[in-house]
Amino acid sequence: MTADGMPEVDRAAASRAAIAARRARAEVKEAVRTGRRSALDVAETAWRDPSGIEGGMRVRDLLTTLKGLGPARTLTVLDRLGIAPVKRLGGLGHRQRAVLRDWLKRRSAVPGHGRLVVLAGPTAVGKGTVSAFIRENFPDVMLSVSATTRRPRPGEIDGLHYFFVDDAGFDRMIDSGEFLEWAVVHNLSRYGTPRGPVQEALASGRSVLLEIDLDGARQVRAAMPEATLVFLLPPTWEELVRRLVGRGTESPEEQARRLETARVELAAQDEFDALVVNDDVRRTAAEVVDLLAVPGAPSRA
Ligand SMILES: Nc1ncnc2c1ncn2[C@@H]1O[C@H](COP(=O)(O)OP(=O)(O)OP(=O)(O)O)[C@@H](O)[C@H]1O
Ligand SMILES: Nc1nc2c(ncn2[C@@H]2O[C@H](COP(=O)(O)O)[C@@H](O)[C@H]2O)c(=O)[nH]1
Repeated sequence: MTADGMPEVDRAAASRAAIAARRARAEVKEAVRTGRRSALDVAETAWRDPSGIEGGMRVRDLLTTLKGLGPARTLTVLDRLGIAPVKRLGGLGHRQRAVLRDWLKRRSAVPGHGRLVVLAGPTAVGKGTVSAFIRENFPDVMLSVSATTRRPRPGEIDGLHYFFVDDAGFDRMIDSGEFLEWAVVHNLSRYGTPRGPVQEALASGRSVLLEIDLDGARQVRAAMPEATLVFLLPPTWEELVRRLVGRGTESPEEQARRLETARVELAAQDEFDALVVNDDVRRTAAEVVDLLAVPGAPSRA
């Protein structure tokens, strides 16, 4: 027994574990300092597993590894963000995570690199309508074209609206790692974002818009934490139903299935960086384009 009543063996094990955790946290900081990992990636890892190594890091220690942020400036930034200096990443609340994520994203925006914005939201909220408006009015934005196993609707063009592929073709794309993300949507068809065009556009300075479902948005967050996730909301639930029924492209059974998914998606809106109510297509598109920081587009900030 030691003086504090702890068995000698337990105390030695606890001390070894503490030393190992300190060392692992120092390695994480070194990875951020040398650019092998981004601070945002460390924070997102901590929030996925708050009891892991990253979750145990103090926010202050993470920020001081960033270029140009000494201990004094770090305290000023934390004060501005409303985060106490003693806080650990894993112990941050939802609001604090959101402000820190936003701050890290803005800081890490690479000059000359485009921004990636993910547009998600329940069925018939108007994602396609808003995306089409952006395609027509903001040609600097690259709209990713997804692959899908769904059949084309009348008027849909292969390569413009979707790449329409059969199940075997979709399987091949999965196997060859072509997708940034993919998901089964509405329990029915598979949809996926081809990775190559997105990465090429971003590297060449173009901003990219993905219009995908909740599952896909979560995958993009994990793979590219610098992406901004936007959730489109209907003005009311009744208006959402009106838009779905009024569109008239689904059978009553399919409409019911989509509305079921819509309830699940609406419940996940807090996971997103920005919520935009689609009451007016032009205004909504302007708000999304604002987040894409397209050169030449009027900023409302
Ligand atoms: N701001 C708006 N005001 C009124 N109607 C709208 C608005 N935005 C879209 N709509 C209408 O709502 C219907 C659904 O829009 P859209 O097909 O773009 O939804 P979506 O979110 O892409 O749906 P899905 O996820 O099912 O593909 C369309 O008939 C469209 O014209
Ligand atoms: N995870 C992904 N979801 C996608 C992708 N492309 C589209 N979608 C979503 O599918 C539904 C249904 O679309 P519809 O054209 O059949 O009406 C819609 O909510 C889209 O957001 C994708 O590449 N990945």
